Amino acid sequence: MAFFAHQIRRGFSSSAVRNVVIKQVTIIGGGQMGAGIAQVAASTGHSVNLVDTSDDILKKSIKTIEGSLKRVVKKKFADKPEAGEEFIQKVLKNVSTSTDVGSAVQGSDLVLEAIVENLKIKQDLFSRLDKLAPAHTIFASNTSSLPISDISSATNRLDRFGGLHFFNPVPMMKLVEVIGTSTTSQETFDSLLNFSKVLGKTPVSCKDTPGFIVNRLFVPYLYEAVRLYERGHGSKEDIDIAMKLGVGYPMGPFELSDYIGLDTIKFIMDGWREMDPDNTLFAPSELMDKLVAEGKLGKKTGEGFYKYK
Ligand SMILES: CCCCCCCCCCCCC[C@H](O)CC(=O)SCCNC(=O)CCNC(=O)[C@H](O)C(C)(C)COP(=O)(O)OP(=O)(O)OC[C@H]1O[C@@H](n2cnc3c(N)ncnc32)[C@H](O)[C@@H]1OP(=O)(O)O
Ligand SMILES: NC(=O)c1ccc[n+]([C@@H]2O[C@H](COP(=O)([O-])OP(=O)(O)OC[C@H]3O[C@@H](n4cnc5c(N)ncnc54)[C@H](O)[C@@H]3O)[C@@H](O)[C@H]2O)c1
Repeated sequence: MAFFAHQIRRGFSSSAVRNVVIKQVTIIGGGQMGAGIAQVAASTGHSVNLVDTSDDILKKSIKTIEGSLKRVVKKKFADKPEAGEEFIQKVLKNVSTSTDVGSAVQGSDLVLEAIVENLKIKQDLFSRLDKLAPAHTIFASNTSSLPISDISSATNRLDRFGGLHFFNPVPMMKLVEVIGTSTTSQETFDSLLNFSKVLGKTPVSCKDTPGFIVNRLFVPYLYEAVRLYERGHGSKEDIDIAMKLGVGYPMGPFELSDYIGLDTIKFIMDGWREMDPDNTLFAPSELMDKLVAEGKLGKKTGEGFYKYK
């Protein structure tokens, strides 16, 4: 009986009876996260299709992957530079790029979305993909803040839809949050857990609740840092130093916000405020709005809270 209840909870359906072993992956969005996930998936022997809106963006994604792989092999193949170069070429061969989602998803066991943090845009994408992808294909979103069930509701494969939340920078960060909704089948959930392990990551199981585990705890901290600065209670430099030296965090909150991308942070804040308008924690920050309006999105555009190069 307990087993049966479990299957009902996970929305067990006849179309999802088998466990999908994920070999071929399509990643939609070749930005910071998509490129990082593509790198790790290709490095662990998966065949990866990376999709974005233009060839220029995709060229940049491949350059990012190449640069990051060079950093990896410098360590991993310190005494064998030739083997390191061979590894890079082998990994790059596992990645193909496309601007056409329809052809990219053919043959894919997993479609993982890492595009802009906007519910409507994600829903539109998945609704289109649902008609194009093979029946067995699992869909997953790397969203930082949106409910997975709101995204999956745009499709007819609720049992084959979950969340895979990676951390930035993906090649370095060991955690993946695996999110199951009330309709994610146990088979899908297990396939996603297993995939995370094959990537060399440590997965944790999460409910589809706001912020999952990490961001539920992390967002209030980042918010409070910006407010402290806006009140003039500390310079951003001092706040960053304090959190690095006082608590041992590798980056202070302003360095980290620039690293994540201020547009992504603003998308998250705006979305949470819409869901919970009276919560003062989600009140807008003038400074953040100004920086984003000026295109100062952080490290990726050369300026955010700080200037880069
Ligand atoms: C008003 C309110 C405003 C605020 C609102 C807040 C809203 C909340 C927003 C939430 C955002 C969503 C977040 C998201 O969902 C979840 C996240 O991803 S959170 C981010 C998590 N990441 C971190 O916390 C990163 C912390 N930093 C680090 O761990 C390290 O600094 C670093 C990035 C690993 C870099 O290390 P450093 O020592 O600082 O610098 P080095 O450059 O020397 O690197 C060390 C070592 O790592 C190798 N390396 C670094 N990056 C890469 C890479 N991309 N690829 C390959 N290798 C890399 C580098 O080569 C070094 O190797 P070594 O030389 O030591 O051998
Ligand atoms: N930045 C972080 O630290 C971080 C960490 C974990 C999760 N996330 C989440 O990952 C997702 C991506 O974030 P990012 O930082 O990589 O963003 P990013 O801005 O670096 O990249 C997004 C990419 O998606 C592309 N894109 C947008 N719409 C598209 C579409 N319809 N089809 C194909 N490509 C499209 C853009 O051209 C861009 O290259 C977001 O949901 C974000 O919340 C971000």
